[in-house]
Amino acid sequence: MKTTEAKEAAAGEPVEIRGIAHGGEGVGRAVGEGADTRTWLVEGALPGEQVLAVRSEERRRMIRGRTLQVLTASPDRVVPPCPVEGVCGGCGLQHARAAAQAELKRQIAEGALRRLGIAVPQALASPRALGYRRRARLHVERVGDALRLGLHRRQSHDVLDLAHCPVFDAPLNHALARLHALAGAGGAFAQVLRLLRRGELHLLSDGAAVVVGIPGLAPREGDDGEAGLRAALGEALDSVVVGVIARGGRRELVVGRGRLALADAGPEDMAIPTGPFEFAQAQAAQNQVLVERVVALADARGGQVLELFAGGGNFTRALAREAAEVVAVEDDRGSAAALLRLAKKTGASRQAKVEVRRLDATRALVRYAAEGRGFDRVVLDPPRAGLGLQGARALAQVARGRTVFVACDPATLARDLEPLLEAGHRASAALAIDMMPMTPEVEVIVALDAPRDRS
Ligand SMILES: C[S@@+](CC[C@H](N)C(=O)[O-])C[C@H]1O[C@@H](n2cnc3c(N)ncnc32)[C@H](O)[C@@H]1O
Repeated sequence: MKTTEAKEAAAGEPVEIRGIAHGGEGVGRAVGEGADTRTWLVEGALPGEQVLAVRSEERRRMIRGRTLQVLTASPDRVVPPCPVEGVCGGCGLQHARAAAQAELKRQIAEGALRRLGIAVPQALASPRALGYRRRARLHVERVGDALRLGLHRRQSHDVLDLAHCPVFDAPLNHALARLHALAGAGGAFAQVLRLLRRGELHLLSDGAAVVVGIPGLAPREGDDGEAGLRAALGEALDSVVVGVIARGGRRELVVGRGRLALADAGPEDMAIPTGPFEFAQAQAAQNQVLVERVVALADARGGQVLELFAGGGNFTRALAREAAEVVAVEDDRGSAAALLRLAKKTGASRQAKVEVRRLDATRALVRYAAEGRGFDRVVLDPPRAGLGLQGARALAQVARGRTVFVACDPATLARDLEPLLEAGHRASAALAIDMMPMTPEVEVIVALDAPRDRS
């Protein structure tokens, strides 16, 4: 044992893990005579285990730490499948058996909602544990003369140079390897990446092809600069990488295709044109499950639906088959344009009328509440930050029947549900969906019913 490892082991404390935290850390208490009584959050530890943990941060009521040694292992513990586990900041739950991960996520969701009296009895496991991911953000960093391209290192903004990632789908891995090779080759594409110093590449795959978005690269109009940029970005194109978009402010330069048609949760003729800067659920197969569950819980037959944070219409196109009218609110320009195209198609095929509002969701809710307007059904799927207090209070007035709340952050979901529960809405169903295996990320769906006097 090296001296530092020996010193750490000597400083290690035995901790018994009883639960799992939001970020995937094991939650427990130190054991033994005179043990610290504060709650521990231990990275790399699973419920049911006893581990030797070392402290990394101390607060008044809580100690953060990481696992030095597993003293008693959970039957769910496995050797992580990724060679850079623990170095890469990407996936924090790989030490748990793939089949056990959905249950751990159910516990994470229930842990956040317990104080509201909401149980989460079910978790839907992902059909694939690896090779599922269809969108990613790669990071670029210039270090002296070299360029690093890959993912962030664990608890750092430094870039871990990577040419393959086990959770990416095959086209995304092809694109990663290609972009990585170009960054290392020092040609025109690498020169463009150098301009970013520290930047991001947004990648989206449709299972066969990939489009790449580069934010923060302002193309100059009609001069040699634009022609040069076009030629440099064109270096990345091949039979899989079919498009690259540079975006600077409101200006975009599209080389090849700018959008892919995502048909995973709907028929081909209703595929959603999606670009690398727009939102898409991380996994196509599990997205179908998510859409089916949301639509079944919304039970919108013949009714009027308010859909907030609608994206490009992932739920909208399925809701439009059932409802009489869907008002879809979304503030992103590209996604709202996809919604407008969908609205035309649903209109032409005599499905529900889809009305698109390019608007901030809270502003829409506050306006509807002020007008005294109500909806039979509300479906909402905010980003991690959630809806927020003002929006949630307005939602409690606007929602007159069933509300289906989809969230990727159980903590902000719990905060947003409070005003609804205080106003008399009652949770009638809750479930967790594992959309991103190997990570502690969890999608949670909660259905709520308005008090009778509101409907
Ligand atoms: C988690 S995504 C869900 C999209 C869609 N439901 C889906 O399944 O693909 C959240 C969406 O909300 C949009 N959004 C973020 N903040 C918003 C806001 N304040 N008002 C309206 N839309 C917003 C984003 O552009 C994104 O499309």
